[in-house]
Amino acid sequence: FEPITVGIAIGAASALTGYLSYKDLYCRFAECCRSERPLNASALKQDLEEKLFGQHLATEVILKALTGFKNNKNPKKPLTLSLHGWAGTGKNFVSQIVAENLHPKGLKSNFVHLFDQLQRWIRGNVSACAGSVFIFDEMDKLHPGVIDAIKPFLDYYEQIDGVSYRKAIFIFLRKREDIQLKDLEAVLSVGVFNNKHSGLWHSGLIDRNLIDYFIPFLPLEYRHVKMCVRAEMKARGSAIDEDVVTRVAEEMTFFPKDEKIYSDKGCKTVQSRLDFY
Ligand SMILES: Nc1ncnc2c1ncn2[C@@H]1O[C@H](COP(=O)(O)OP(=O)(O)OP(=O)(O)O)[C@@H](O)[C@H]1O
Repeated sequence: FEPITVGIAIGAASALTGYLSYKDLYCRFAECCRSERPLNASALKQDLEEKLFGQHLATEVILKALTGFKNNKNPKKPLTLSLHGWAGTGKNFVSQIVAENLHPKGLKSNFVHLFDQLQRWIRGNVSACAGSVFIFDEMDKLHPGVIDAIKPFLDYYEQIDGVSYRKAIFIFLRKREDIQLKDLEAVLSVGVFNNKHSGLWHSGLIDRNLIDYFIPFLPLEYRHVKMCVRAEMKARGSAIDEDVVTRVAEEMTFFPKDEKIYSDKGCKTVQSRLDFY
């Protein structure tokens, strides 16, 4: 909508209704920043319960954290959530659900920002020169979101979207002591956030209570993978074929090697696998 069109529409509508404020009407046509808009907690609850599988802990903590935060008219600090857990277990997915419940346009909203510039910048540099060296100063002051954003580049991946990061060098500088391999390991693994030897603890982020909630994402089981396949079929408008559901789920790899309980990649490759059926 152009401002003039919106203006005319609002003028006409105001004349008709008489009692709606200019802002109320304007916001029906254009996206408004309405930080004070109350959160519809039951809608969020329903969304999480219906769409997010196998993550009862995350559902509970996220619901509590968000309702508490939005009910506080005068918060002393921003809300910081640290989501951690295996690949494909719903961390990005839940961020989207949260975003949509705060700003209806979700990731497309002007008020939701996906922090991916740093990733793009690293990708650009490594594409130009595989042996690029990146030096991160003052690691101790970095928000874990930044660590999270670069984490995939430090992992054992052959390629990410066609770019190999294996020849790049990442150097992390910290004020007090040199970062050790075990610190990095701690950042990359799960459930170590309350461990005083972890990198995040040493970075002062936990010590200074900058992270409000550490939200663990549990590995997904075979039955959760099946739920993801069904949800994806439904989203594509196809009928649920239990035969295909089982076949897709059985194509996934599970750990531990003998017991085969948890899916290695959560639900991550379900969508692409489903393309073959
Ligand atoms: N717990 C879940 N419940 C429902 N769907 C899920 C769940 N986990 C993953 N999915 C599905 O798999 C897709 C990929 O998951 P998502 O990107 O959220 O994983 P992630 O935890 O952010 O992984 P990574 O750490 O590798 O980025 C989601 O878009 C969603 O469709």
